[in-house]
Amino acid sequence: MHDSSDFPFDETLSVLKSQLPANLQSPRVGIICGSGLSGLASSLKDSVLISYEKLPGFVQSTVPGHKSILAFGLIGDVPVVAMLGRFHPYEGHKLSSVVYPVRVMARMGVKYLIVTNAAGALNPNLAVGTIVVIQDHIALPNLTGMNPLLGPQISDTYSRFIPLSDAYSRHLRRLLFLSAHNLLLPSNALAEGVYAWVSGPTYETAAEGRFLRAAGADVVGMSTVPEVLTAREEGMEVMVLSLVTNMVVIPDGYRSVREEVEAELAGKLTNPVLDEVVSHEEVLALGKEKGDLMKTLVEKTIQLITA
Ligand SMILES: O=P(O)(O)O[C@@H]1C[C@H](O)[C@@H](CO)O1
Ligand code: HPA
Repeated sequence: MHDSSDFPFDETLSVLKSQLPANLQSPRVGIICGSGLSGLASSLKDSVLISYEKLPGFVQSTVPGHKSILAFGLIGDVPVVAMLGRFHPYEGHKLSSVVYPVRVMARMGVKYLIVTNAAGALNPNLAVGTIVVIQDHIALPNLTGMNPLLGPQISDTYSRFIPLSDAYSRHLRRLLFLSAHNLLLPSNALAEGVYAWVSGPTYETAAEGRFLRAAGADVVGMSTVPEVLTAREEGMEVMVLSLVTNMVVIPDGYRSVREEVEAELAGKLTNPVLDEVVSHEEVLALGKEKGDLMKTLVEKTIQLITA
């Protein structure tokens, strides 16, 4: 649970003010780059990069594929701020630290937050490489008491109870699909779905994958929901894009090891079991492959927001 010392807003904002030119001091759009997706901010115009080390209240990202840099710049004429590297609770960071950058963005004037992540597909109809536009989430950690909004409210202007039925902005999702149409993307490049948040750092067992699928989730990942809840408390409109980097292995049943051994002892041949395992390297490789597409979509959508 947080207390006010977790949020040194005045100090952070004063460092940012001292480093940024006037045209970048009030970004309208915030972007959070998921694993391997920091290239999203590679074509910002007039960019200014500030290392998290210099920012009071910011921790460091320790995960490969996440830098620890806040990037400011223009997309078209729109001033944006992008987190090149996010924080996850599994790194040992407090939830208040995980969401602190979102609170700073809000205090700089950000109205729209675009959150990206790498995720495993639970829905067998989703192919690796698909970008899933998130329409809802299932957050087992929230339901069991791991929620970044637990604790004293940090502003009198916030509602104590935040509805989440409208957490994922229909307006932004419409702009995203319009951008995809304008870019002539094939319809299977994008899908819509539900994100399941798990704490990680372990990937799911097959049984956990089946459980989350049965509960209605299409993809699963280890981030994003804390930032979304905070952005909603701060009054931002939010869109989330998940890049499917791997299929979560959820076979319907297990092949019995006992039967396999008994068959072998009886001299019968059995087919070898092919154990598929996911790795973070695979996740990062997909980010590299699809990062440009994600970047183009995000850029086009941002230009439509303020058109
Ligand atoms: O920060 P994101 O959600 O993009 O990173 C995903 C989830 C884990 O941090 C990591 C697992 O490979 O990638
Ligand atoms: N599970 C959880 N998080 C992930 C996965 C996954 O399969 N892939 C990328 N992030």
